[in-house]
Amino acid sequence: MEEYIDRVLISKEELGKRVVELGAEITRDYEGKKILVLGILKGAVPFMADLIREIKLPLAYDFMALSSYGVSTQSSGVVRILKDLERSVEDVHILIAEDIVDTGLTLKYLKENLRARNPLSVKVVTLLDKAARRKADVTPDYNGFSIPDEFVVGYGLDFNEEYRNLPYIGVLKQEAYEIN
Ligand SMILES: O=P(O)(O)OC[C@H]1O[C@H](OP(=O)(O)OP(=O)(O)O)[C@H](O)[C@@H]1O
Ligand code: HPA
Repeated sequence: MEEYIDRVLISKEELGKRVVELGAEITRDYEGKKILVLGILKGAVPFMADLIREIKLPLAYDFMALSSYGVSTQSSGVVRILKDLERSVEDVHILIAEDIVDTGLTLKYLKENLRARNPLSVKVVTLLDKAARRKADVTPDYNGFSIPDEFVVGYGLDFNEEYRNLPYIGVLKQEAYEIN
């Protein structure tokens, strides 16, 4: 698997350090508030699993599954809900946990959809922000790393469902696209 990694963009150690910082910041900001951490399947899972253990407050978590990319590296712009929340969110502060904000189309759709359910607030924590590719006007409230316009994999991020289990964020070699 790692023979197709061109280079490590963010190491395991850097990821760990930044997740601790994000958790501390969120802990300060949400003191006394009822939080629902909403993980967006599947990419956010490793990040969210690490992040929730650095948020030193009582919280609940749930998941939604959305689809905009399919098997392609290009967003189709059409977002579908594949798995929805299981309960009302009117009494909670929603903190959406994403692995990456790229075009922003997924997040724009999701924020509008959630706001219509009248939660106390909706904010976003993303591990990665690829702002150069933004098409929708959305800005994450908490961002782990701003990254350049390159397709990245690892720590939850995939190419054709592979590489999610790499412990770091890496850039794929061109050959990886050619064999798939
Ligand atoms: O800002 P955007 O251009 O909309 O892209 C970001 C979305 O794309 C990825 O999900 P994907 O649809 O690839 O699903 P996955 O998490 O299951 O890999 C990522 O997890 C975000 O949800
Ligand atoms: O760079 C990326 N890598 C993996 N999945 C993604 N979804 C949006 N951008 C990316």
